[in-house]
Amino acid sequence: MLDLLPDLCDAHGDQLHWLEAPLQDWGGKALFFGQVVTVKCFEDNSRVKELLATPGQGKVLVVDGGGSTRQALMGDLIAKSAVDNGWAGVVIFGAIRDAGEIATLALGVKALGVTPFKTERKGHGETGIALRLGGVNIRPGMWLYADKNGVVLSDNPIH
Ligand SMILES: O=C([O-])CC(=O)C(=O)O
Repeated sequence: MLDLLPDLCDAHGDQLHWLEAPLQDWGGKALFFGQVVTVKCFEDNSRVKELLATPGQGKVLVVDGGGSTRQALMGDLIAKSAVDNGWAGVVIFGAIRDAGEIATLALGVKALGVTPFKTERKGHGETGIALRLGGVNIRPGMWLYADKNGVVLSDNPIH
């Protein structure tokens, strides 16, 4: 299946929150879904690296990077560790790098853009908190569905 969201929104539109943001697809998987884990950080990917090195159990990491595309919150090594640990995808309000490699990985990746520059890891960032992104209040444990048509979230699983 290539398109999930149109049917999902036709059948369950009243339960879905549409994430209105200029996210682009960078991963090898455009269609992905899973329960949400959250991170908020700014030009420091310490928490992103730590979390994606733990068992993902099919979940999706949503990263509020403050919209900065100056430094990459994920590169190919971190993305590979996400694949190895069973994460379904990563949605980043910020940038990635190593876009060529990341496109070959079986991982859903949406981000605002790319940059060749990495962050300086100083151990900053918060995990497991509520985020406000693209007009949606995103809480850990919500369900996120993504494909080439965009990203929607629901409080309960729809499938
Ligand atoms: O290490 C970083 O900060 C990002 C990166 O390049 C990688 O994940 O390969």
